[in-house]
Amino acid sequence: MSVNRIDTTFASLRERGETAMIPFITVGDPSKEITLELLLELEKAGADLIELGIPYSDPLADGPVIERASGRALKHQITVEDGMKLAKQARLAGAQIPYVLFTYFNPVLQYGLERFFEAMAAHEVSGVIIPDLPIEESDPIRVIADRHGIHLVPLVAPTSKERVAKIVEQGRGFIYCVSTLGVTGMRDSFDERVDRFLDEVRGSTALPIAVGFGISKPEHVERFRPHCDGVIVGSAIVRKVEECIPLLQDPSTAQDGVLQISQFVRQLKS
Ligand SMILES: O=P(O)(O)OC[C@@H](O)[C@@H](O)c1c[nH]c2ccccc12
Repeated sequence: MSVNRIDTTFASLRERGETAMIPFITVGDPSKEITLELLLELEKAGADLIELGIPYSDPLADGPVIERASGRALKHQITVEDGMKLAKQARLAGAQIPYVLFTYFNPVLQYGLERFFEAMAAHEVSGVIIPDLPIEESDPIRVIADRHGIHLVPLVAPTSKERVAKIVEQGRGFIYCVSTLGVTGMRDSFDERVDRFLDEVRGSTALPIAVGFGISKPEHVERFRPHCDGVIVGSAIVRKVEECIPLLQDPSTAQDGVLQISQFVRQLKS
């Protein structure tokens, strides 16, 4: 089986002493065409890995910004398969960075477990994050994912406590550390308890760790850099997309909109 792009990406970042910039975008927000453009432009702007969020009508932890994006995307009835197809299209257009699909468990189950991971491999999507899949129930899914060379990336939160060791031990690709409790979205500040949590997780695994939830500015990235191998930025980017919708919806200005969003990612990366 070929090597997974997530592993090679983090390995070369580590060699260069860089922190991974991981944008999250909602597939189909505001259209599939724009998602494809964003995949290509965010990579040029310095994204090291992209999380492709599949819109879902009944999400657990999504804050208002991501919820509105899901609402816009669901008008196009976006499915897990659409996410994979866009990833493949970007790949055929020259994209090199890994993609991680972000989806709740039900759409995966509906699609069929074996069929899902087979399709993920065929579309060259490197990993999946399933926030409502508890570690205690994840073994059978991980067995299938492993067989297809797909990483099932786990989430850990400051409340995971004694479960952290078990979660980390079963981790693949990287560990997604949730910075603070509550829903996704922009936060102004973080207290140093987050750092202790990150250092603990980092000390317990050889896998890279990435931190997400509330990161929205270059200062935040700078702040977390010593404590992690990657930062995930969702709501702040999705909000930029939202602000740019008037531009994105007019074919004569769509490219300007895409560039504004990628410019924001460039600032976060540098
Ligand atoms: O939006 P934020 O605060 O930048 O956080 C990333 C987050 O949006 C993304 O990873 C995500 C979207 N929906 C989720 C549900 C659970 C955990 C994580 C997520």
